[in-house]
Amino acid sequence: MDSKKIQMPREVHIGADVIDNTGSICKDLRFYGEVLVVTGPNTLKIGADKAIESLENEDFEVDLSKINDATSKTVKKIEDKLNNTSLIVGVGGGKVIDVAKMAATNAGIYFVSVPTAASHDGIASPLASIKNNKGSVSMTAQAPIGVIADTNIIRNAPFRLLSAGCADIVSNYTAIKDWQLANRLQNESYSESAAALSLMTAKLIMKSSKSIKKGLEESARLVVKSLFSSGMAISIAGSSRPASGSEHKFSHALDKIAKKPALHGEQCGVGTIMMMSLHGGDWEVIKNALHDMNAPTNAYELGIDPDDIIEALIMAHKIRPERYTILGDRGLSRDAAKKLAIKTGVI
Ligand SMILES: NC(=O)C1=CN([C@@H]2O[C@H](COP(=O)(O)OP(=O)(O)OC[C@H]3O[C@@H](n4cnc5c(N)ncnc54)[C@H](O)[C@@H]3O)[C@@H](O)[C@H]2O)C=CC1
Ligand SMILES: O=C(CO)COP(=O)(O)O
Ligand SMILES: [Zn+2]
Repeated sequence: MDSKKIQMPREVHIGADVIDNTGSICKDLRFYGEVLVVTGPNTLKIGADKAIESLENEDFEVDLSKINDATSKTVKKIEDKLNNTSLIVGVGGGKVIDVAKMAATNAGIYFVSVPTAASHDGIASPLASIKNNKGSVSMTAQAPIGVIADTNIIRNAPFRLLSAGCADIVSNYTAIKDWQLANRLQNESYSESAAALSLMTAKLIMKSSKSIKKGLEESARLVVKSLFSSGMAISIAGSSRPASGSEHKFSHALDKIAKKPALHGEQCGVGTIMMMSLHGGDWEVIKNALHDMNAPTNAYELGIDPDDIIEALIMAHKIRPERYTILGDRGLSRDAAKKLAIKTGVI
């Protein structure tokens, strides 16, 4: 059996106001000297300012970069800023975390993940979804050496972000079904442990769908821990297989087609409803749980044109074609796509 590398963060700090300990946490991780903080325009005041103050209080020399997208060009811009930098700290949503993660990986230095929203399961994963001319599926990167998840910041983020994170975890159901199908039909290697962790995480969120509420510390904590576990399943599998199947292909296709895509997790949630139906599973359970979490369940709630839903369903199998899913090699015909979207109430 060939050897396998499973990369996990060394420290994970979850709690109210932990962002104020960013400096001491980085010091305890044996870092010193120059640190680059990467954030977005919205998250500078929400979290990066506090992280910078904490780092400076521990005598770190801090530089700051604000980014607006997660393209390979932006990653390169961050890399070009690094000289004696020993550490990158990413403070923001999924795009910020991915750019900081990828830039640190390319530069061969460490990265600390400081999510300001529980909106995706890339918080602790060893992957980064960087947009290039081929699209924006995840690429291998380095898992963060540390994660600092401030539940005060996360619980006060727009609830839409928290429910998007829940939907991204619910998508594990069809991701695992696709993985099992690929294992049966193509003998693709399959990790029982990664799949069990991924499914356990999704079941936990489904079970709590009615109790996850805006502003609640315990809701923020539950979703952060679930996103972390989903990222660990990705680490154990060595790919996003446990968390990304046909429903993610649909979401990535929507990112290419829609004039104004919805949040990643929201699109994946709606994709899960339809792909669960294709798998012959109980798609209504998925739909009702997403509804309970205030996550979108149809095109209207996504703010996406119904025609774009159909086009994305028809295109989906072409996204990462080497990853076999229920969509098969030929994907859905236009009629089948329409029938599926109408049957599940997505259009
Ligand atoms: N690397 C990985 O394993 C994974 C990566 N992803 C990637 O993550 C991205 C999706 O992440 P999202 O966070 O949904 O999108 P995003 O990074 O675009 O953030 C969404 C919006 O929320 C704002 N925001 C963040 N925290 C906030 C707060 N506390 N208060 C107010 N606004 C706040 C951001 O400024 C942004 O405007 C996609 O690019 C997706 O491909 C998703 C899953 C896994
Ligand atoms: O979004 C992800 C897991 O939730 C990563 O998936 P991709 O590998 O399809 O980008
Ligand atoms: Zn995802």
